[in-house]
Order: sequence, then C-alpha cells, then structure tokens
Amino acid sequence: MSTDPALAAAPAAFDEQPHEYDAILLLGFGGPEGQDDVIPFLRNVTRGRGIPDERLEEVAHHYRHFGGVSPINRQNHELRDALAAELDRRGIDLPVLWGNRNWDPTLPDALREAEAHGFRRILALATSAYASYSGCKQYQENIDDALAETGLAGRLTIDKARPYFDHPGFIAPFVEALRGGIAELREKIPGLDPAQDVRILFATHSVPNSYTGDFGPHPEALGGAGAPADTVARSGVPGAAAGIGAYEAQHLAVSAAVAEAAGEGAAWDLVYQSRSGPAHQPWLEPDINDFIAEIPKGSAKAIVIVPVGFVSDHMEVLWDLDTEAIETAGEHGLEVVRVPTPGTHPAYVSGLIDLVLERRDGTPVAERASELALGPWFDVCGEGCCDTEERQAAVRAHRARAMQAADA
Ligand SMILES: CC1=C(CCC(=O)O)c2cc3nc(cc4[nH]c(cc5[nH]c(cc1n2)c(C)c5CCC(=O)O)c(CCC(=O)O)c4C)C(CCC(=O)O)=C3C
Ligand SMILES: [Fe+2]
Repeated sequence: MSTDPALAAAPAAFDEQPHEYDAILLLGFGGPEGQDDVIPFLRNVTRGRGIPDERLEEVAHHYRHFGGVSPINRQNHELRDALAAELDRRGIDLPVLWGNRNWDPTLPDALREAEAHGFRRILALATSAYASYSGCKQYQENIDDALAETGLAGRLTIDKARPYFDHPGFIAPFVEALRGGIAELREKIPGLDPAQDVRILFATHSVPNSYTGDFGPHPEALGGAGAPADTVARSGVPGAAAGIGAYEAQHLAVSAAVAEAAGEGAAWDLVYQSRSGPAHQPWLEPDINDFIAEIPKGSAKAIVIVPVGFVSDHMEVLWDLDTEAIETAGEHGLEVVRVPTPGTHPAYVSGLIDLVLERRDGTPVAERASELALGPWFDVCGEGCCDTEERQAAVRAHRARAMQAADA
C-alpha cells in the first residue's frame, strides 16, 4: 500500500455510513448550444493539452453539421426535471442542482448556488455509468477543482455516487431497447431468425488503454466490510483473468446480461467508437466501423447497435452511430437499427434515486441493488480502480495540489 500522505487521507472504497444530504448534484459533460460555442466548448474539453484551434475545427464538423448545437444540455435538463418529479413522487425533499464539466451551467456555478442556499453536503450523480478515467475519476477531479476554485473546500462536502453500470435501473432500459430493436428488424425482414441473421453490437466510447483501470482486487476494498474477496473470480467475465481493464470488464458484463435477456440467441460483440488522440497511442478496439466492414458477407442480414456506454442520445450517438456506423452498415448491405439509450426512462430515473438513498442511508454493500456479479462497484475511487499506474501518479499529484489549494 502507498504511504503517500495525499492518498492515505483518501477515504475508504465503500462508504456504508449514513449521511444527511442537502441536495443532489447532476454532474454532466456539457455541450455547445450554437455555432459560436463550438470552439470555446472544444477548448474546454481539451484544456491543458495545447491543441490549436485549427485542429479543434476538424473535430467541430459534427457539431457544425447540427447547427453547433449538441442535444446533451437539453437531455440533462430533462433528466434533472425527471429526477425532481421522481423525488416529489416518493416524498423526498431534496433539490437537484446541475453542473457540467465543459459548459454552462458549470460545476463551480452549481457549487456557488449550493453555498447560497447554505448546503453543506451534496451527493453527485454523474451521467456516466462506468469506471474509467473519463467517466469516473475525471469527474472526481472536476469536483476537487471546482471546490478549490470557489474556495468552498472544507465548507461543502461532495460525495459521488458509485459507477452504476450494474444497477437494474440502468440495465432494464437496454433490455427493453434491444427487444424493441429486434422487433423492428422482424418487421423489416420477414422470416428473420435472430440467432442466424442478426449481430448485436454493443457500442461504447473508446478510451486510451491507460484510462481503463486495473481490473483486479481493489486494494482498499480487500480490507473493507462486505468487500469481494476476489473481484476477478466474482466477475464471471471471459478475459477478466487475463488482465483487462475495469472499463472493458464492466461493459462486457452489461452486454452479456442484456444479450442474455433480450438477444434471442443472436451473436454479440462489444465494439468501440469515437476514438481520437494521436495515432501512435493505443486505444480500445475494435472500432465499430472496422468491425462492421469485417462481418463476413452473407453471414448476417442485420445488426442492432446498442449504445451501452451512454446514458443519453447525445452527439457521440447521433454522429458516430446514427451517421457514420449506419452508413457503414449500408455500404456492407446490412439492415441496421440503433436502439435508444436510457434517457429519462422511468427505471433509470428511479434507479438514480435509489443510488441516492443507498448513500444517504449507508446501505451495507451486500444489500445494494446490483444485477451483475461484478457489482456493486466502489463508492470512492482508490488506487487501481479507474487507473493504471501512470494515471495514479497524476491523480496523486492532482490530489496533493487540490489539498494545498484548499489549505491556502
Ligand atoms: C469514456 C468517455 C465518455 C463516456 C462517459 C461520459 O459521459 O463521461 C465520453 C462522453 C462524451 N464525450 C463527448 C464529447 C467529446 N469527447 C472528446 C474527447 C474524448 N472523450 C473521451 C472519453 C469519453 N467521452 C476521451 C478519452 C477523449 C479524448 C480526450 C480526453 O482524454 O479527454 C471530445 C474532444 C474531441 C475529440 O477528441 O474527438 C469531445 C467533443 C460528449 C458530449 C457529446 C455531446 O456534445 O452531445 C460526451 C457525453
Ligand atoms: Fe473509479
């Protein structure tokens, strides 16, 4: 175990203490709302990496194509309203704040709003279901940065709900969606036999290999109450023992469960999309377009794309799947249906509220809702949760800086 003082101060992996929360914080990615926003938004996304505006303009084209507007902010607005309505329905008196990583309303704005209301402890729900640097730990860094920037560190405590890939409320909408997708193909192709004719492609965001976490027993979890004795053995995921990352293991487990429940025997694969970054850097593969191109001719009539890595139909879905992957499928003579993400599905919204209650009440890990042997995942990222060594070193440095900023 590390003796780094910054890490030693980090809390344990599972939080089974009850807490009084004053509010929920919906933690989103953010997106541009007009052509003038596109480059400033992309500067925010790539901040600290010194990417020139000419290069950003190259990745701007899909936003440009849709008038510079990403649907993501509207979708998060709708999710916020749905969460508030569900809280109301259950008689739970908790306001829902909203702050994004890359665009208005920003996270520091949300924290200032919390301060104005006199809130002291908040639970953040990220719009990302899986462990990885981008989807989990980076949101934690965003929280630390926003606390330092607003000077609220020490006054305001922000907990983050666990990655919820395994939660029944996240999985149920995909099961329903896949069922609907296959039904749609049946209407298009008379006499369709899914087990023979259909390939299911579970799609998620590719990330650099170094972002995926170390899929092994969690060092802190091993000593904690209710912790899995052997995370790898519990997973039941093929390849887990071979040292794949947590990100891939979680996606494989979700995909297997969704295919089992609604795939009607069709073959399935996990594929990746939206790769960026320099060509020499290894990212998760196969790319969805390469994968579709290599499906042997005549071996399938149709594909169903299930965007299992995303919680709403934002730009990565509308462009990389609905535009590019669908075009690739057409070029290869395959019928194709892309099914919806959870969005504001009642099961998903209700599941997010369950995650809030789980932390509020300090529900023991063994009693937490989880549809998969791989879950429930950790409340608090520790060493090896979302990162490889390279990233952990950066996180330790980052934590030390944030703590210094908080002390100053
Ligand atoms: C794992 C993951 C998720 C899922 C989890 C989560 O939701 O958090 C996600 C979501 C999203 N990614 C999004 C958009 C972008 N992602 C980029 C860049 C990157 N994403 C990465 C990973 C992820 N991204 C990575 C490793 C990079 C490389 C640079 C870096 O290490 O940061 C870039 C820069 C341009 C480019 O490089 O292509 C853009 C514009 C939007 C908004 C869509 C909209 O506007 O509707 C959303 C929801
Ligand atoms: Fe994590």
